[in-house]
Amino acid sequence: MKVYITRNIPEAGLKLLKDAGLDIAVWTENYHQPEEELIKVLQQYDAVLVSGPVKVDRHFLESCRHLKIVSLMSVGYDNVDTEAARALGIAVGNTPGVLSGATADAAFLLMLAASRKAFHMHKEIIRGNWNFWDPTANLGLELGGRTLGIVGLGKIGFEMAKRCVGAYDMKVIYHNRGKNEEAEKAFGAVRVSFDELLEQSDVVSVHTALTPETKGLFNKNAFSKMKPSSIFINTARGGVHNEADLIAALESGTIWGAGLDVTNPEPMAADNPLLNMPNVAVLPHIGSATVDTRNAMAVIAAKNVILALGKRPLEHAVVENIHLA
Ligand SMILES: NC(=O)C1=CN([C@@H]2O[C@H](COP(=O)(O)OP(=O)(O)OC[C@H]3O[C@@H](n4cnc5c(N)ncnc54)[C@H](OP(=O)(O)O)[C@@H]3O)[C@@H](O)[C@H]2O)C=CC1
Ligand SMILES: O=CC(=O)O
Repeated sequence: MKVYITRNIPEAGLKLLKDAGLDIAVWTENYHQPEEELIKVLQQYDAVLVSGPVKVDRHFLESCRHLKIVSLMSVGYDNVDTEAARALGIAVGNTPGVLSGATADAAFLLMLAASRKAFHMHKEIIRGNWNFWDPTANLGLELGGRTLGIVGLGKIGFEMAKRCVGAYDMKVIYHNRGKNEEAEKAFGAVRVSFDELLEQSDVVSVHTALTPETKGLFNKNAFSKMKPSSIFINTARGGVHNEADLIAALESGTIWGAGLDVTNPEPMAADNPLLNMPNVAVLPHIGSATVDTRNAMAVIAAKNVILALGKRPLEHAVVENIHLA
């Protein structure tokens, strides 16, 4: 059986695939393989391990009819047409849970960095602008006792709440479609409407998947309901916020600051105005990028491939394997 990997993955995952006797090939160029070329290559493969922003749409899936599984090395699967995969009998796996702590760390880091203008200060030192200690300059916001509003309180949102309650005794409110009883019990989190969350939060942190419902959720209207002293954090997907509206909200003082690990498009252009705003911190989609987490993700993604090709249920399935033994 042959497995294609769309970008190099940690050795822990590669070893599992090799030990299972699978014939593997890895795209190692430092640019993403063009889609049509990838589709052509995949004619020869039984499984693809997707580590990177590959658009797995209906055309892709219909063109790769030998595929038994698309194994994502990510928890998000907004890049996959899951309906088409289900209809075509192609399993889809992902890697939830193991990356929650690392991604919440990135959200927490961005919250702090935005609140103290840390990335901007760093750039100012490099520019030679550290002149004197000024009691009225470079002032940030404190987080102690403030209200954290989480949109999409699932696994990563839970870890973010844990950090904010533990470090700053923040009050947690959240907006989900259903109740998160575990978070209500652990943090006294209170479920509120989307508008209530916008109006009451000092920090709004987005942890929902990108879906047709959440696409562009943070637009001019949403930002206009937030406090002028509030900070917007997005480590979920860039498509959840409208970038032009976010820039306008920051420029007009509608909101105070922002921290982004995800943008739309990615990569963000180097001349994006957000990169020159003192109260904004941007990271290049590195939420899960720690050694331990990436090892764990590679292991799950490899296991999902092995399980699917062995006609067994996946460890984590977005679309279950229909070829079960
Ligand atoms: N920056 C990075 O590197 C990373 C980014 N991510 C992103 O984070 C996302 C979340 O991951 P994870 O926490 O593991 O996922 P979970 O499924 O555990 O949590 C997502 C939460 O979003 C809620 N939700 C879904 N739809 C809506 C909606 N329309 N309105 C409000 N809430 C909604 C769900 O609750 P309910 O169903 O009750 O609404 C759920 O609690 C991923 O989908 C991915 O896009 C993930 C990993 C790394
Ligand atoms: O963005 C990363 C993911 O795991 O989803």
